[in-house]
Amino acid sequence: MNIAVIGAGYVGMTTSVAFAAYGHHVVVVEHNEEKVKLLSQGYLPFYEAGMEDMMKQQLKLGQLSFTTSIRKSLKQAEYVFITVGTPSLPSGEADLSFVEQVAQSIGTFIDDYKIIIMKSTVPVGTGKKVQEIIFSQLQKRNVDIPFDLVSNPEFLREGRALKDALQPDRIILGCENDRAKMKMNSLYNDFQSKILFTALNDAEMIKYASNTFLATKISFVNELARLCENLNVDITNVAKGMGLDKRIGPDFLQAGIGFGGSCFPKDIKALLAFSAANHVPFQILQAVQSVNDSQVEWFMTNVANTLGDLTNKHIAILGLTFKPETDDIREASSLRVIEYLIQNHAIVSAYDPKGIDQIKRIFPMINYAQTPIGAIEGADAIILVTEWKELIHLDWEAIKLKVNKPVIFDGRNALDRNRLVDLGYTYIGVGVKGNI
Ligand SMILES: NC(=O)c1ccc[n+]([C@@H]2O[C@H](COP(=O)([O-])OP(=O)(O)OC[C@H]3O[C@@H](n4cnc5c(N)ncnc54)[C@H](O)[C@@H]3O)[C@@H](O)[C@H]2O)c1
Ligand SMILES: O=c1ccn([C@@H]2O[C@H](COP(=O)(O)OP(=O)(O)O[C@H]3O[C@H](CO)[C@@H](O)[C@H](O)[C@H]3O)[C@@H](O)[C@H]2O)c(=O)[nH]1
Repeated sequence: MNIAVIGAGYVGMTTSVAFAAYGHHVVVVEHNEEKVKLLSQGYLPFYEAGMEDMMKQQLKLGQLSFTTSIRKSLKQAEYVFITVGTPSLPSGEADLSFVEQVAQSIGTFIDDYKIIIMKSTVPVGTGKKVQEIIFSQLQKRNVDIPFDLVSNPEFLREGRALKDALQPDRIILGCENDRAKMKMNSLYNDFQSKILFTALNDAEMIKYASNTFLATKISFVNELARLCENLNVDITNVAKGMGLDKRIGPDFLQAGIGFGGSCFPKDIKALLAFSAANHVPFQILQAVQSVNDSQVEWFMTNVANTLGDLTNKHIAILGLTFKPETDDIREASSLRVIEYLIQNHAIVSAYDPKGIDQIKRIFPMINYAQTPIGAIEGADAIILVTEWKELIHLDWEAIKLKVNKPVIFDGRNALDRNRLVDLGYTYIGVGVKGNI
């Protein structure tokens, strides 16, 4: 099949590489010329495990190409994916201006049947809006060109994007007619995943419902962790016990320093905004948001209560990205941790395998190290913010000789606390403090 993918971000690139790997011809449209230049030379402008190699391979095979011209891409392609960003407006609503701009261009340039597939996360009703924009452009041109619009939300997780795209748990397809269903069935023919056909609006809601439900699990367990800490109960055992119930499941019950990333916080805001606009105040979701908004502060209050006045204390931060295996720092908890430490006049040093350059642009005033040891040397305390494997498996025995004081705050409950305690560290996790 001939496919056009509009927007070469995380989702656009993952979608493109995955479909190319399944043997389709994919042209990626990106309006940022610099990005197109880089991509055409085989360089991915962000880090995602395995993606750059696979992209290079598909470029070489001629399955993948890049352009800045939507018009050109629409000449060949029958399937057109929209994967542009939908960031938050100050009101919390999703900013649909990129999506609307793309819809305008599609209506302006198509000259034969297209199936337009919305992969960006968009509020309920956006698919219909996009249809109207395309119709009105076609009317202006005085042409009658058939097209179908499908909602096909993306569920990939950064850090394992390729695997999620090549073998998704499920493929949701919001289709309005049998022609679209048939076309989408043949596009996904080689995928081994469960396909669910729904109405357009249903598919759009499934995306928000899924993300906000996962975020709800996290905020639930994080608030429970606060209570566990007061009662001398270990949240990690509680989560393990809960997760053994198949109806609950073990995933997304990892208590920590809060969720971040480009999706959960933004999608919560958007769902809150469109539920309020529909006069259905989404009370649970408001609580999910407010627990997460206060999680770093709650954690840092523990740090301050343990260490006392932070002025001139040397605090080493390990991990800056919003999760491991990505260089993405959007809404990362590290941002708030650094802010808190700066406000409290601590001396901050930080290390991350992939996120330093991005954080440095926001906080040029703290110290960055090229190695974990470089950040830790002489520290009065260490805070683990992101559970990169290389950080979990550091030689903690050797590190103890390098720090000023062996104190660890484990923001992800990821370290081997029994061993750290045996080594003589003061260990404070999230909802596990009472156990040491
Ligand atoms: N990042 C994720 O893990 C993820 C996962 C699932 C869904 N989503 C959703 O997918 C959408 C895209 O997310 P992302 O993280 O890939 O965004 P992104 O910001 O990384 O990428 C969007 C790209 O689109 C380009 N673009 C914008 N307007 C354009 C236009 N008119 N023509 C050509 N290119 C244009 C931008 O320059 C940018 O490169 C969002 O709605 C997001 O919520 C993201
Ligand atoms: O038990 C958990 C699980 C995750 N997190 C945090 O939650 C955030 C999000 O993690 P994750 O969901 O793994 O990463 P994303 O790449 O943001 O993926 C989410 O957002 C994407 C964008 O919409 C969706 O496609 C994915 O299905 C959805 O999992 C990160 O800060 C994690 O540290 C926790 O604190 N505890």
